[in-house]
Amino acid sequence: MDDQNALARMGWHNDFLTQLDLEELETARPVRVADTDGRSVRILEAAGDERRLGLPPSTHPADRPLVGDWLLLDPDGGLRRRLERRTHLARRAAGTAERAQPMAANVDTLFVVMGLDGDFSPSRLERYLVMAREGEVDAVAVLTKPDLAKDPENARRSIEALPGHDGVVTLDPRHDDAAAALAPWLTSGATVAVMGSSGVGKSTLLNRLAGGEVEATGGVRKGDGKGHHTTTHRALYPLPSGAWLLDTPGMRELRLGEATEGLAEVFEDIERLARQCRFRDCAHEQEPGCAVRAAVEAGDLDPRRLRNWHKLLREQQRLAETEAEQRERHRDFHRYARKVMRTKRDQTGRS
Ligand SMILES: Nc1nc2c(ncn2[C@@H]2O[C@H](COP(=O)(O)OP(=O)(O)OP(=O)(O)O)[C@@H](O)[C@H]2O)c(=O)[nH]1
Ligand SMILES: [Zn+2]
Repeated sequence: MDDQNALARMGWHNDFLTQLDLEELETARPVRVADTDGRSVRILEAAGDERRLGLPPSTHPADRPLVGDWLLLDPDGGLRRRLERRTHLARRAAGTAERAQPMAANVDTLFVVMGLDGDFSPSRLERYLVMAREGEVDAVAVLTKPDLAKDPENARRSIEALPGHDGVVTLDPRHDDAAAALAPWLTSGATVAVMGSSGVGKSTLLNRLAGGEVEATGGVRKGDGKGHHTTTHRALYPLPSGAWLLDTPGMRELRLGEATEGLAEVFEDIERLARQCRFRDCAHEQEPGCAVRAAVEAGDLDPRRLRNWHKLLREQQRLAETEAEQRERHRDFHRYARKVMRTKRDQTGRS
C-alpha cells in the first residue's frame, strides 16, 4: 500500500481497508477518481501523479466509477475494481428511468446553500437534507444574503431546529471571512460538495473557498513545467485548506430520487409520532386518535413540516409506482415478443 498519510490527504478513510483482501493490502494501489466521461476516468495517485485510465468497454453503466470513487489498481497499473462507496449523492435520473442515479461518491459534507432573501424555504432545505441523509452524507445549511433578510437570526434559529442537519452557518460569500466560517468541515482530506438554487451565491462561495486559486467551474490551472499554464478539467479539486471540492456540471440542481431512508431520518419526529396513532394506516387527516394531528394542534409540530412530509412521501410513492409500471411494461413487451416469435415459427413450420 502507498503512503497512508498521502492517501489520507486525498480523502482515504481507514474503513476502506476492510474491503481489501491480504494480497490487495500488499500490492494493490488505491487511486481516486477526479473526473469521468463514462469511457475513461482521470485518476489521482498518492504519489501525486494524475492520469487518464480507460475503462473496459463492457463496463455496465451502473458499475462505472463516479467522481470521488476509489479504485484499486493492480501493481501493473491496470484497473482491478472499484471500492464500495462510503457515501453517495444521487438524484432522479433524467428521462423515463425514474430511479435514483448516483452522481458523486465518497462526499463527507454537503453544503446546502440557501439565501435568506426570497429564496428562503425550509421545505426545499428538507428535500436536500433527505438527499444527503439517503447517501449518508453530512449536510450543513449555509444561509447567505443575511444583509437582505428582515430577521436573519430568527430564520437561522428556525433552520437550526430542524432534524437531519449537521450544522447551520450564516455567511456572506462576498466577504473574506466566509471560508473561515466553514473551516470545521474543510479539514485536510475532507470531501465537500455544494448545492442550492440559482443565484444564492454558490459560485461566489466556491471562489472564496478556493482563495482565488481555482475557478469554481472545475478548471484547474496546472503548471506544465514550461512556465505557462494549461487547464485540465476536473470535477474534484483541492482547496487551500487541504479539503477537496467535488463539483460537477448539473450536480447542483435538485431532483430527488428514491430516498425512503433519508426521508425517515429527516422526518424522524413525525414518523415517531405516526407510530403512536390509533390506526396503523392513519393518514393523519380526520382519523380519531391521530398523534400527528394532536402534535400540530398542541403547537409541537409545524404544519408546514407535516405538509412537506406528505408531499415527499407522495413523491416517493409515485417513484415506486413508476418503477413497478416500467417493470410491468417490460414484462408485457417480452411476452408480446415471445408470442410474435412463436407465431412466426409456427407459420414457417407450416409453409
Ligand atoms: N447582497 C448579497 N448578495 C450576495 C450574497 N451572496 C451572493 N450574492 C450575490 O448574488 C449574486 C449571485 O451569486 P452567484 O454566486 O453567482 O450565485 P450562484 O448560486 O452561483 O448562481 P448560479 O450560478 O445561477 O447557480 C451575485 O451577484 C453575488 O454577488 C450575499 O450574502 N448578499
Ligand atoms: Zn395519524
